Amino acid sequence: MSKQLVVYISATGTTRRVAQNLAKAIDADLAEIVPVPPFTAQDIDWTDPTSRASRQHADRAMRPPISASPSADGYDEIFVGYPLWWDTAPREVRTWLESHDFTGKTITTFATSSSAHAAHSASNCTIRHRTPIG
Ligand SMILES: Cc1cc2nc3c(=O)[nH]c(=O)nc-3n(C[C@H](O)[C@H](O)[C@H](O)COP(=O)(O)O)c2cc1C
Repeated sequence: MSKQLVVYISATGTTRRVAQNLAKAIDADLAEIVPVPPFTAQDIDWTDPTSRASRQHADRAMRPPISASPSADGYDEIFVGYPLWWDTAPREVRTWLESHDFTGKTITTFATSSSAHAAHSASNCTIRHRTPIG
């Protein structure tokens, strides 16, 4: 039987709830990508061009630190969930994706948002040893 992991990052709890429900529904393990330091309300103010979120969005090369980097070892299928920030994932997701070897694993992304569609949000994430998801 394939072993499944649900990994998520969440600033205000919405993606966390979805990830928890998904993990429960499919009987998967659950792990969180934890930003360092955790996001504050001020950090994620998208109307402020100097906020932490705005600054990381402006810098495509930035790979912000994470305090927990859930291991992908031993899993066949991994679900990766995140809030959409300007139609893409918080850069901490890239920090995590680029820190692990996903050879032979199936990666499925999911996202929560206010209104936007997640279809293209994973296309610019590079996953080691695997064709980027389109
Ligand atoms: C910095 C920032 C940027 C966002 N950009 C978008 C966006 O481009 N499109 C959208 O529909 N929602 C956007 N949202 C709303 C979040 O995607 C939405 O509230 C999400 O469900 C939050 O998930 P969380 O509670 O797990 O952090 C943005 C929120 C933040 C904080």
